[in-house]
Amino acid sequence: GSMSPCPTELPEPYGPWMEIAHDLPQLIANHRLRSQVHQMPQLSTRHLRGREELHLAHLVLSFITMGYLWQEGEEGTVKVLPQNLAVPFWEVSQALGLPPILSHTDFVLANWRRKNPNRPLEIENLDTIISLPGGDSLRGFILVTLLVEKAAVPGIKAIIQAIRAILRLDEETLHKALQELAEAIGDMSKALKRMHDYVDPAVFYAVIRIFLSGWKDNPAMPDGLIYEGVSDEPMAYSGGSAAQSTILHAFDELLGIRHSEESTAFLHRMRDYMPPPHRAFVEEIRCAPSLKQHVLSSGDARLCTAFNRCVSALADFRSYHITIVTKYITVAAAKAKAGQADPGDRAGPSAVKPLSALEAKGTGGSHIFSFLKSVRDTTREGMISA
Ligand code: HEM
Repeated sequence: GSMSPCPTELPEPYGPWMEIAHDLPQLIANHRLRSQVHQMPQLSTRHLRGREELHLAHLVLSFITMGYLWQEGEEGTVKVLPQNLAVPFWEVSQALGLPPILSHTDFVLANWRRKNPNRPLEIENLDTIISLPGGDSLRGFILVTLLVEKAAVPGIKAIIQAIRAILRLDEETLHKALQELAEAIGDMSKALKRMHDYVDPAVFYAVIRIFLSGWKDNPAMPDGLIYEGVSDEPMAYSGGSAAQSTILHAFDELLGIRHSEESTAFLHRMRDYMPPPHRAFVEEIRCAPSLKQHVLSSGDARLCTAFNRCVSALADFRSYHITIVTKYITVAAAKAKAGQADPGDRAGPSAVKPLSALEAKGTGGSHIFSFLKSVRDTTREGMISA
């Protein structure tokens, strides 16, 4: 159920949260979000029922938190998240087994609705539930990522089919499952291409990116964040990223891809930002009998070809992702420096300046590309040689 439609409003007692959450871009642009949060009553989380309402509450509180922290840009951060926000956010996070920060689950998986419930899951019929500055580009970034997840769904089903087929020594079903997996990964690359149509690189770089930043290894918040009323010690959490999506973790485990020690350390840390059932799913695939061993020892050329098609499609997806990251971060950064980009025109009023400190150490740095390329290359090395 990683993509089930969820309620889009919380029960009545949470009106004060919803009112702020629905007005975030405006409140941030006017520099009024922090004062609004300070006036918010401290609400108990006991009226939240079931995982769906908890996920919606996590989504709402995580967006308010990111807006609160980054309202004044990277140079105007705060050290303390006020109690009336920190305590309920902490409680909801504990209940869900999620970290108290915006994650991929909040940003994408729990943050969509159909405009017309009778019409299909296509981008024209989709909208976000909660927003941040960045206007149409922000909406496009979230919804295109959702479409990549949607394209992956037949691949996730194929994983389950494949593991069952291995256990039953059913080579016919296994072959079919691998073909479906390769096709799903190809469809994910096609979905990823739509980023170009819906997301302006200048807006992504100068406006959207900062609101996804976390407070771990971030020079803009070197000490982390104190969750007032929870602990006197600051805590450090990474920001939101599709590296936290279950999809590629699941594919890597099924296909037996082995990344470098350093890349694996980062990717495994990202699993702590998944909902526990997703984390458990990845772990189950890891513990299942090895697909690669099975294909190798079967000596079946058709299975080998189908297996390699999956690995190759996954490496291609990662290559295309690097192209996207280059456009949306490296090229956008160069243009911003050269003063060619004017995101203000496209995104509406924005409080946020380009990210100098984060650029040096965070998501803009060259180590990002050595990481992404290493992960892509170790993927391709997972092919079975003839
Ligand atoms: C404008 C669009 C995008 C940008 C700028 C972008 C940027 C990045 C960056 C900088 C990283 C490095 C790790 C980190 O900082 O967290 C990363 C990792 C990753 N991204 Fe994206 N990303 C984009 C879209 C997507 C989409 C739509 C997906 C698929 C759902 C995706 C999947 C991943 C994955 C799986 C990783 C981990 C590395 C890997 O397994 O290959 N990204 N991305």
